[in-house]
Amino acid sequence: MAQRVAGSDGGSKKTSRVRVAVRLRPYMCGQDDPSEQPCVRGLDSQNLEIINWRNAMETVKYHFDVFHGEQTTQQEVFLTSVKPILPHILNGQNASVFAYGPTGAGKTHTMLGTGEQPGVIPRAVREVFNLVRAKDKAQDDGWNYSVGMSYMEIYNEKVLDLLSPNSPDLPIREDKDKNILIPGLTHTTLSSFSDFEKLFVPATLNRTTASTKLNQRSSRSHAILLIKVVRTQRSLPHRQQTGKLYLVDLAGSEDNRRTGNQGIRLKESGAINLSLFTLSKVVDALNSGTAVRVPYRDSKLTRLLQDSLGGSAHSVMITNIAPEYKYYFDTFSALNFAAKSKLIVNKPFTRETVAVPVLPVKRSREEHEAAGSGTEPNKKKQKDEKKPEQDGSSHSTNYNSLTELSVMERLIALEKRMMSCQDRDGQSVLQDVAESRREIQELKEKQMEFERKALLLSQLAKEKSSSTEEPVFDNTSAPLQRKRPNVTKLVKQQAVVQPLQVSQRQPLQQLPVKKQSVCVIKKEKKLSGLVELPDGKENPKGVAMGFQLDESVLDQSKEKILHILNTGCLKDLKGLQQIGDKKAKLILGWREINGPFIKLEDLMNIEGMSEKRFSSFVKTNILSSLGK
Ligand SMILES: Nc1ncnc2c1ncn2[C@@H]1O[C@H](COP(=O)(O)OP(=O)(O)OP(=O)(O)O)[C@@H](O)[C@H]1O
Repeated sequence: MAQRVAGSDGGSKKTSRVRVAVRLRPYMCGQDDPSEQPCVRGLDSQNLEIINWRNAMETVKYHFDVFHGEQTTQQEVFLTSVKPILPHILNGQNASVFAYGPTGAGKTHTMLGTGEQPGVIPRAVREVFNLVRAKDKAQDDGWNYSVGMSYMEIYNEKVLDLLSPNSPDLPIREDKDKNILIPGLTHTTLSSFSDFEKLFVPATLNRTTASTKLNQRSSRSHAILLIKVVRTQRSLPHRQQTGKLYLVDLAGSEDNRRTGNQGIRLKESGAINLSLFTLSKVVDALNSGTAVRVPYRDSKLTRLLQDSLGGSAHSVMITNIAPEYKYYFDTFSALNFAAKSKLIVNKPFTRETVAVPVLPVKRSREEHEAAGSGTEPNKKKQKDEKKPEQDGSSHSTNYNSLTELSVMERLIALEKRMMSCQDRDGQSVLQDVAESRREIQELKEKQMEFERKALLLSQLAKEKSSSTEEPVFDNTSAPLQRKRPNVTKLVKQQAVVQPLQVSQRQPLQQLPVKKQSVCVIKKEKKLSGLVELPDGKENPKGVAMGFQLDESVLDQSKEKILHILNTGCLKDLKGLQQIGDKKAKLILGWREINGPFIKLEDLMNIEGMSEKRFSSFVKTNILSSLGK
């Protein structure tokens, strides 16, 4: 039976760094405005830069093992990034090549290619046969070689055999030598490249694909081709060595705001993003060289690749990116992932000011400053430059109308517009933002009108109330806008009263307004929804009269929290109750990998956010938002 033996490196446990290549695909015909400049460009064979979204006057530079520009051919990608690792599998070592990147950025093109432009997979398999033939011809080699293949996909965290389409979810096991095995997976011996083609082409059609907004034939699974080379010594003691090559076409990292995914697509997307997140953690751990535990077991993908990622394996990650602006945020996060996945020579986020000839979206000075990324001299320069804009053009009118909004609002609006208007130019982006701003303004006006009415009603109620009853606090000056200290004081004064319950004597109880705020209920009961006692029990003291929050108020508060979770920067997140620096960073990381939180409960996916903590988080933040 084949057994893994120490290689020339002594089978050491030392981790090998994953080589990271980045491939930029060309502009796709018919996409976007052909006059649009790319948001990313190569500088040389290892360096590239992308416009900094926080400050379009700057770029962020990255350094990788290899950068393949738009003109790079399939053959060049293969020769530079893949061919050098193939001889290792004839020596009983493992290797893996995987294509990573956003949906539609060219992973399948890189790995599979087309009839005219074959990709990494057919080229690598052909090369393996060439290497074996060369060894067979060599007189002094002393080994016999055999080549075999398996082909599978990981779909929704299930391992499915693409050579035997009706097979069930297959288990992943590990033998005593730490080799990863998949019992039940079809393994077929190949005697030539044409044998491979006959099996591979129809099996590829079994792969799960579907149309998303970004790619008509989007891969919904990770496709994994395993090529095994077993070599057996001709003479005694007939040693046998097995080298494995995994060629992986990963499903696209997805931002569901942009793919338009819903229902089953959304579920698939969750599984895809989870496994890619785990892959990023594994690659990080391997490259750091210091991680105590590499989290292979956290997803099927990494578990399967365990013996071919790290250890003595040779791994190459080809990160595919797209040049169009509509892919900007996906590209940015794919590059950050890729940069994390290797030792960075330059600082990954070093910002350098360069002249960017075409700036698709101009930003105001306030934005530059608020983003905190501009250098002082830049800030001053931008301040000076801004003046003419204020005087006139339609661009600047729209643009300056943004300045009343908070920085976050503006960034969110811009980001949303950049993402949603795939085929539109900068001017319409600005018009959209101005429209959003108008909408917000209208809402604010409605809110103010409502508050005026509430004030009036509150005054009437006060006049009516008996002279013996003193209100708990004066509600007349600023109804519904009480400052937080008042709320804190109130809660402190009434230690037995549960959060969100206030005294029945509060004048607000007489407001006949249901939707806006709180309404009195003349029943003792637990607050609805998430607002329950910290230990999950009913009110122990039996407070005579409680307040129950109107559902809509709760929903609004939750929406508000969700909005911050999905769009807030580090500072905004830290502004939430019970979110410190570490949690805020975890949230940002989660969001980057998985896209937005669909519901508040998704927060429990963050490390350290237990159910109890989550419940407490929601309660305090609802309280806090009501206090505001
Ligand atoms: N280097 C390239 N040269 C020419 N066309 C390319 C290149 N890269 C990608 N394309 C084309 O771009 C489109 C999307 O590419 P592809 O399907 O490979 O993306 P993907 O990253 O695999 O997407 P998904 O994750 O959704 O499966 C395809 O039509 C493909 O032919």
